[in-house]
Amino acid sequence: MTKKLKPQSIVIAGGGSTYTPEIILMLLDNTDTLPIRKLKIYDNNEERQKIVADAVEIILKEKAPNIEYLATTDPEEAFSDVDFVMAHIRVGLYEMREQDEKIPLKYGVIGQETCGPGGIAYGMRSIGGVLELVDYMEQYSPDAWMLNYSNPAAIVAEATRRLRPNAKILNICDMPIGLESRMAKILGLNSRKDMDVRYYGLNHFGWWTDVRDKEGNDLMPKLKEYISQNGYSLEALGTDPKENDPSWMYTFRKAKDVYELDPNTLPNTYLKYYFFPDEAAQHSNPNYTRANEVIDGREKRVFGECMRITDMKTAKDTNFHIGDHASYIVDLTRAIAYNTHERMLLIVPNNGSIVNFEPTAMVEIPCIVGSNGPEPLTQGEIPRFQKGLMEQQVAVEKLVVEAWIEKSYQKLWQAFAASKIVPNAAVAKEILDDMIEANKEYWPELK
Ligand SMILES: NC(=O)c1ccc[n+]([C@@H]2O[C@H](COP(=O)([O-])OP(=O)(O)OC[C@H]3O[C@@H](n4cnc5c(N)ncnc54)[C@H](O)[C@@H]3O)[C@@H](O)[C@H]2O)c1
Ligand SMILES: O=P(O)(O)OC[C@H]1O[C@H](O[C@H]2[C@H](O)[C@@H](O)[C@@H](O)O[C@@H]2CO)[C@H](O)[C@@H](O)[C@@H]1O
Ligand SMILES: [Mn+2]
Repeated sequence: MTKKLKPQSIVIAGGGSTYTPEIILMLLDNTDTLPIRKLKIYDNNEERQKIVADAVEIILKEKAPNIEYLATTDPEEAFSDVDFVMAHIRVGLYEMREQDEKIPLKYGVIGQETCGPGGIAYGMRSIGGVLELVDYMEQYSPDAWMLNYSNPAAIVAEATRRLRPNAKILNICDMPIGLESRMAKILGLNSRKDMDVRYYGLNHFGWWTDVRDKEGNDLMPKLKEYISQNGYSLEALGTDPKENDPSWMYTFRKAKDVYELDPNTLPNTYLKYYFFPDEAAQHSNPNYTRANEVIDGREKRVFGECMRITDMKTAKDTNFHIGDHASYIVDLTRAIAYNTHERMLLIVPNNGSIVNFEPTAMVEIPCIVGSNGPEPLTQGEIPRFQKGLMEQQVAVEKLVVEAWIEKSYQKLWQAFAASKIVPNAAVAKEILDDMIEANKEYWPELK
């Protein structure tokens, strides 16, 4: 007889996120393997969350009336009696993302959400916000787990390792699984879950070293042949989803050039910002960056659909897109709740998994996940090329966290100057000074 699964209570922190509806729909599609007793959404911006909350209420009434539902801005209500906190907050909203992207561009430097100066600025805002969520969870539901998508994941992960070392938090990213889905399509497989991978790196800064099917057959040669011609673009197969914005299509294609640097591995797309920073900056419009594209695209689409559901008082014909981003966090929840021992990529302390790399670095590697958390899988020694790049980048991430803790201008300047994306220390200082001004409301005051 199959064992009855214990129903879970889940709070989504950052309830007003554009990703909340798809995660909820994915949860509702999976209640046979992940039953839910309570679902809450929490945000510190009541007005923004309400747009999503009203639609979610209708979705739940129609699809799962037995699940208790609450949308709140009160931390005690939100974090009490929960088994999982799914976090995806954006401290400073798109308004500040715009600054992260536009300030560096004034100096001819790429402005990006998680890479280079933009990522550092966002990190300095996110650390406090995520720590606050961890503290609420530990105060009101000390046995719960936090599964955290909030970016920049590398800096947030380092901050939680340093400042909340015993917290039950797992930091995750959808980029490798998004790319693995593309690999599956290139290979003609039904799903990324038909593959086993080896991968190592930092978040948004990693490489696949092995991709196999479930029989153990090596799939790397076919992938390499395709990626050397097309990057991760699926245009050649005619299967690239229409909803992809042009900037993402460019990024997927650009992986072809990143791949050429090390044809032994398959690269993460965001390495393009480190290897081709000038091209990326030249390709940007300083008056209309990715933040503007998201405001005019994803945010309009998701919030428009929420408002339509609320107006129509039904979600029966909803067209929300649900995909890898939602499936990954749901799989991770299930793995912890029911000890499934699924193999998943997570951002965890290295502790020797990459043998010749800093043990305290937060690295992204495959782990076996069960109810006592992740068991990282050893990736062995890495080559000099990747090791050198990762050492420089991990220094940046650690310096940002040290700067936040010590309120140190000097260390933050070092972080900007050490970033491979920033051309020199003088430009680093100019960008930093502008960033301090723009982030007054969010950063600690630096000495
Ligand atoms: N790790 C990944 O691979 C991955 C993938 C996609 C998105 N993300 C991240 O997910 C987050 C959400 O993205 P989005 O584009 O939907 O953003 P969004 O701005 O639409 O939503 C973020 C929500 O967080 C709320 N918020 C901000 N600070 C908060 C705080 N201190 N407490 C509670 N709520 C707070 C905001 O009010 C907003 O409603 C971002 O951090 C984004 O970078 C990560
Ligand atoms: O510019 P945004 O807000 O659309 O995306 C930034 C996020 O990009 C990554 O997610 C990608 C994913 O890698 C890609 O395969 C495709 O599915 O789109 C996603 C974004 O919509 C990344 O992992 C996140 O950390 C970024 O926040
Ligand atoms: Mn990511």
